[in-house]
Amino acid sequence: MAGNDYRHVITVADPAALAIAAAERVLARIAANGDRVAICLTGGSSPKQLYQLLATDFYRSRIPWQRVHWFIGDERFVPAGDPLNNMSMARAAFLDQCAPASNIHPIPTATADPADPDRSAALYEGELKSFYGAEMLDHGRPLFDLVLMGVGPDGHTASLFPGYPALEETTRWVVGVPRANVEPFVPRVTLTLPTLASCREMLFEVAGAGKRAILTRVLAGENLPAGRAGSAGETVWLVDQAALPEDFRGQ
Ligand SMILES: O=C1O[C@H](COP(=O)(O)O)[C@@H](O)[C@H](O)[C@H]1O
Repeated sequence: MAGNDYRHVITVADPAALAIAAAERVLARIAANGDRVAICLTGGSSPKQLYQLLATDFYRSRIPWQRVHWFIGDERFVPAGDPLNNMSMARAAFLDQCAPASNIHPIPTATADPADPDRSAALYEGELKSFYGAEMLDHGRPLFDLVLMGVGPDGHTASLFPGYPALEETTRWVVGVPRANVEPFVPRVTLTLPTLASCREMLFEVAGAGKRAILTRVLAGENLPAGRAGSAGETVWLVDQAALPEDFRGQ
């Protein structure tokens, strides 16, 4: 298949177990880097349980919040605070209770021209480059320790939609995306495949029977954005029983 490795599909019982497994991987990635840690979050419904878990005393007390920085892999082009805003969901679920404000790195959507996701993309690219300390990504020194990802019903991941030019971008780190053709039908800003790949681990979370059809296609190697996304390091698919394709049952 294009970007991912079948052998890294990890099966768990249900969404609760998936959130615990993901939280343990977050902790492991933080522990593996004794210095400044960069985690790229995802939006949508899939990571919400994980985010809420990270705010519980059990996990909250195990995270060295001062040295962990939180980014977002894509944003719906709506103002901060809008229920559709990805980073606002993560903030409400755990970041605002746990992380120093200066360690939270949202994609700015309230720019001078609110109808211009390209401007937001350029600003966020500048912020990523400043955090990374270089204009060029170096494979030996990943931008992120961990990138969280989800899969949409059409096989999109982050805001990389099938057939959209953003999917083919190889130079820019972040790009604006015109109105999405799946819900919510708003423009987006997204990190590009090479930027997302610059990580020690990319972790997909996929749960529920509603995801089984698209996951079957992605893991069968169909040319879909989620199948093209992968880490320069490790790529892991955390999948619950309901979402697990037939071919993977009993393995
Ligand atoms: O719109 C988006 O959708 C994908 C998948 O979301 P989910 O609700 O099916 O988990 C998400 O990964 C992305 O961040 C978001 O902007």
